[in-house]
Amino acid sequence: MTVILTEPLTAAAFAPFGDVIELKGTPDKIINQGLCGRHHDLARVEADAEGRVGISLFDAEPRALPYRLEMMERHPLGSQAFLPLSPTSFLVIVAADAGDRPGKPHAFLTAPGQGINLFRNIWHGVLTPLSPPGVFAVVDRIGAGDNLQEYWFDTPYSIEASP
Ligand SMILES: NC(=O)N[C@@H](O)C(=O)O
Ligand code: NI
Repeated sequence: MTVILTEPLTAAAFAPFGDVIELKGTPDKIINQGLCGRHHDLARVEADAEGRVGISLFDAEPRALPYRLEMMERHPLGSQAFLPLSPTSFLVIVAADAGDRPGKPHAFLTAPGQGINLFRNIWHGVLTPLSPPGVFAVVDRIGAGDNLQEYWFDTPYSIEASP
């Protein structure tokens, strides 16, 4: 198996694939009589005209490193955001398109509290928590039609922690 080493999630490194959702140093606006900071418009949420955007909860089983990556998927009709409901780190695997299949994957480790938004039609691994509880709010496209394309690798990758 080809080994992919994890790397820390940063907005710059993730920019081709999506948005990193996290508190900024300074809020965009102070609201609620000065008792709340609004960190505004952190992600580009997309859906086709026939769909709509909805919020779901995912309760996912934690995985462990080294992680066997057998499949990646993408959603041609909309974006998909994952917001952890607990301050845990999770694994975010993404890849550029290489002709209707994923190119070489990147494996990002989030910092506790970071969330992500995958742009529409970006190849990614499924939600992969690394510790319990694996409960996430998910903001993605709801509607009829086929919004899931999977690609199963002939030879899995092994996602491993950087030394
Ligand atoms: N299938 C589904 O709803 N979840 C995946 O899209 C995922 O990225 O986890
Ligand atoms: Ni997905």
